[in-house]
Amino acid sequence: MVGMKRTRISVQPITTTGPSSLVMKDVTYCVHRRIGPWWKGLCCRSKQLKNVLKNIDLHFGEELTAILGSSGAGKSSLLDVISSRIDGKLSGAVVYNGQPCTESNIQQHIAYVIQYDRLLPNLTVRETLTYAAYLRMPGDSSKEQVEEKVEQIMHQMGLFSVADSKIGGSVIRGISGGEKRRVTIGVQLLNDTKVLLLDEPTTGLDSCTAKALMNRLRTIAESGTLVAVTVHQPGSDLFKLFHKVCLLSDGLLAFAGTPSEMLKFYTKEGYPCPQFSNPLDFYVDLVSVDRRDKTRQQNTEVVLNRLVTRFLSSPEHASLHKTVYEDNSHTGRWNNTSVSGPGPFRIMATLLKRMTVNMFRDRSSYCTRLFVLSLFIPFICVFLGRLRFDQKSIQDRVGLMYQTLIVPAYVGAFNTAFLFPSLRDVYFREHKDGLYSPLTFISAYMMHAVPFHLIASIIFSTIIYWVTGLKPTPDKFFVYLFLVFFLHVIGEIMAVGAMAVFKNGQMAVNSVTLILTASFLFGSGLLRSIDSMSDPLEWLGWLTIHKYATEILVANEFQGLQLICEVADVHLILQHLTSEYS
Ligand SMILES: Nc1ncnc2c1ncn2[C@@H]1O[C@H](COP(=O)(O)OP(=O)(O)OP(=O)(O)O)[C@@H](O)[C@H]1O
Repeated sequence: MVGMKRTRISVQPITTTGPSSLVMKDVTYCVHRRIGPWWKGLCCRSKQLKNVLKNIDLHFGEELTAILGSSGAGKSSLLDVISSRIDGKLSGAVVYNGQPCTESNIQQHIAYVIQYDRLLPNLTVRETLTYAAYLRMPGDSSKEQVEEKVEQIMHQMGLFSVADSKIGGSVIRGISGGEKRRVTIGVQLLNDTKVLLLDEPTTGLDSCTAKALMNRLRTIAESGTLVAVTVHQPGSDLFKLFHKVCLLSDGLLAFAGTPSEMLKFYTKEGYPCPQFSNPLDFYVDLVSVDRRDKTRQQNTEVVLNRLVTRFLSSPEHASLHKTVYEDNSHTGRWNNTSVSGPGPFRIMATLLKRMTVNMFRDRSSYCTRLFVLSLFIPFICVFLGRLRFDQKSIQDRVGLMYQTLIVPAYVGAFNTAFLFPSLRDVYFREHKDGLYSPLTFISAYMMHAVPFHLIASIIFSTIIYWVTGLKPTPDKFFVYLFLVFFLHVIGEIMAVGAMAVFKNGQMAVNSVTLILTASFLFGSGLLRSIDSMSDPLEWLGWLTIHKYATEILVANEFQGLQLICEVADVHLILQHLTSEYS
């Protein structure tokens, strides 16, 4: 299960008898952590093994289960293990309806709502759900079926009043935080999930909105779905909403059962919840390890270990153990009917349409794509004016080539830094859900951007070429236009690649700027003669795009160019040569 590459092509439904259940049997999850300052590098930093989850037995039924614990207790890791999004070592088993969890049944039955809402800011709620439905529902779903499903989800999540409002983001004002959370959950419910995992769904919500959201989740659970939520700081009014609670601390299971069983258990152990205290908060605090100093850590660890041992010998644990290891109520088997996910054409068309609509909704986005390159036109034209045909105009022509080789590529990269991150965030979520591959995403992204590159390149090339007066033949103009377009696209592709490597957009743009500058310096030969460079730099030049782009540009303009050299110019050249070689 570790480090699996997941792309949904087709899934097999499971046939079961009785209500669904998911059990974790003796699950231990370890990760390696690098200790020490980052500058020591990967090889010199010591590796530390951390047991994130330790021998966890748990049972989830068709109910609302809260996974509670302080920060670092292992709550998110527990959901990661269930949904197979782990990068450490796992032992034990996760079993769904009597069958071990595999890639296909995880994707078919388990939906994971991550902590952050990664939605496209310019789409409406209805559009967000519709595009998600096309990516998630079976490939043969008709338009009517998709629309019906979207209506059903909006009804279920109470989103009708904002159906045609924009999602919004940091710049555009959109729907509220609670509504965004509901859209994110709605997206995950589109493929009739049987297991819904939510990581901190109430983070950032006020207590009233958090309670309303939990109420909805409880209703979903009661309609036959396993719902597990991690909660960091549960409000007291949530206590009655949870069917079950699991208390985690330091990777250990400190309690699992109903909320009233939890009160009873800890009261019996000598920790009754004080009057007017929130029991969930109180018990999360009780089992937390306080790491502020060594003494506090030791004292709190003693309390935790004692309570864990007591829980292991309690009737509550005996009942849990029985459910986990003796639950034979399911005879789930994979049947032979396979439900196909959407085909590659449908996925590509949906991604392309979604990106294009998202861009057209935001004037600054498409203006950036269309006109930023054009902003350089007046500078270049005013600076160079009309090119002459004398000796000195060679330098002007070289200057224009410099601008042509540098500007489109840089603008392509900067556009990406501005427009790509929100799309990338959505991609990260959907790729983890196994909806499509990186190649599909990048192809759709480039396909939606290329027409804009072409228009921007045509505007730039046409004005620059004919105003400055480069060689006035159509074939030469088209070569120039092609180069501008090519470099503009290359800048964007490089920035997309850098953003795949560096999560930080600034870092990505900096690295592309550096690479493009190096490519121009070593490859073009416009700022330093290639013959005067050392061999390694010259070889490096062969690897750059700018070497070939410059050669094409130089040949395009200078081949057969007639310049009129005045006598004074010839004198100057002779003078220069005489002083150089005397
Ligand atoms: N892949 C990983 N690499 C390194 N450490 C990890 C990894 N996954 C989890 N951990 C560590 O395991 C511990 C539990 O992490 P986890 O995210 O599950 O905690 P949490 O209870 O969800 O905390 P929070 O409420 O703050 O999100 C943390 O100390 C975390 O640093």
